[in-house]
Formats: sequence, structure tokens, C-alpha cells
Amino acid sequence: MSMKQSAVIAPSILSADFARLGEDTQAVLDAGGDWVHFDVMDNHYVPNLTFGPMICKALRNYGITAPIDVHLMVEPVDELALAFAGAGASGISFHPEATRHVDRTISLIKEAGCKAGVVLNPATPLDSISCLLGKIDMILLMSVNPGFGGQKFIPYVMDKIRQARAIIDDTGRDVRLQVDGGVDVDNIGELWEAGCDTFVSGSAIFGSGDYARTIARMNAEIDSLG
Ligand SMILES: O=C(CO)[C@@H](O)[C@H](O)COP(=O)(O)O
Repeated sequence: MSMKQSAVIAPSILSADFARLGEDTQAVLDAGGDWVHFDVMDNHYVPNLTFGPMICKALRNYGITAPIDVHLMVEPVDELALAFAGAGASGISFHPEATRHVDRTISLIKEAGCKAGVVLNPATPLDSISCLLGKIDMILLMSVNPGFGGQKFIPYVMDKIRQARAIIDDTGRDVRLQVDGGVDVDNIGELWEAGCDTFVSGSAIFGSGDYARTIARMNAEIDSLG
């Protein structure tokens, strides 16, 4: 039986207007976004630099109450993960190769009261996380190489999504399957059918000019497939 959960659209505020971040984040939530996807880049694990826990806290102080889904593209992981838990993150996902003790990092995140996710780059095999399936809340499959918004979806990830769905269903656990990179109105239906239930989308939403219409079209594609 498929353990696929209800669809979640998580707009990536990497593509938001940083000069008006609180306002733009609230706007995308008012337009139907379910979670805030918060991409943390350290110019070390990835060749780009974004924002840290203070900005997460500032969004909470601004009044953002939706789940904040933190994607850490940082190395090492533990200290920043704890800082984000203290700054109002709801879930924290990290790249296993960026931490020395993966199991310990998951425990730290969960003990800090957050959902824990692991992120696999496009070419990283699924079997690298087989031991963790009883413990994590989410698998995030990157469908672009991490570091930048606005890249094209890498087609071979589609098969990996199907395999991940089968592996999750075998566990019988509620583990979300999130896809991130090049997600748009045109491919979201296929991604849902392949087994994703959580969709990160940055440039397709923020670059569209009409957030509500774009998110509604994404949800309509999913709903049309049941
Ligand atoms: O983590 C990342 C990039 O490293 C993503 O979250 C991107 O922000 C997705 O952007 P689009 O491909 O949707 O523009």
C-alpha cells in the first residue's frame, strides 16, 4: 500500500525578494503555499551563500506561522541544526556526507523538537540511507545539483523517485518524499505519480508574477491525478 501523504507545496524563498523577505514570504503563503522552504548555503558545502538562523527567527518574529522547512547545505551540520531548532525551524534536512555521524545528527534534530530529513544529491544512491529509514521523517531528493535556484530538472531522478517510493512503502512508516529542483506546473503531475508528496519550487512560483495562480495550477495537476 502506498504511504504517500497529502501533497505539500513548499515554495523556496531562495527565489523571494530578499529586500522584502517577510512580506514576500507571507504573500506566497497567502497564495496557497503550505510550507516555507528555507535554503541554507554556506559557500563551503555549496558554492553560494544565503541566510542563517537569525533570518529564520526574524521570519517567526514577523509573524510567519507556517512550517519552516530548513534545508541545510552546510558542512559541518550539528551546530547549525541546533541553532535553527532554536530559531523556529519545524523540520531540518541535511546532506549525510556533510556530517561525520549521521545517526547522531538525526537524533540531535529530533531531540531538539524538529522533524528530521536526509537529502540526497542527484547522483547519490538511495542505499546510502537504508539504515535510517526507521528514524527519519523525510527523504529529500535533489533533482538539480544544490547551490542555485532556476536550474533544469535532471531527468534520471524520476526513476530514483519511484525507487524511493517503493522503499518508503516497504517500511510502512509515514516518511515524506520531497523533490527539490526544477519543479514546475508542467512536471509536478509526473512527480506526484512517481511517488513524491512534498514539492519544493522556487523560480517557478516566485518568477511567475501570480503566486496564487501558479500554486493553484500545481495543486490542480495533482488533484486531477487523484
Ligand atoms: O535547494 C535548492 C537549490 O540548491 C532549491 O531549493 C532551489 O531553490 C529550487 O529552486 P528552483 O529549481 O525551484 O528554482
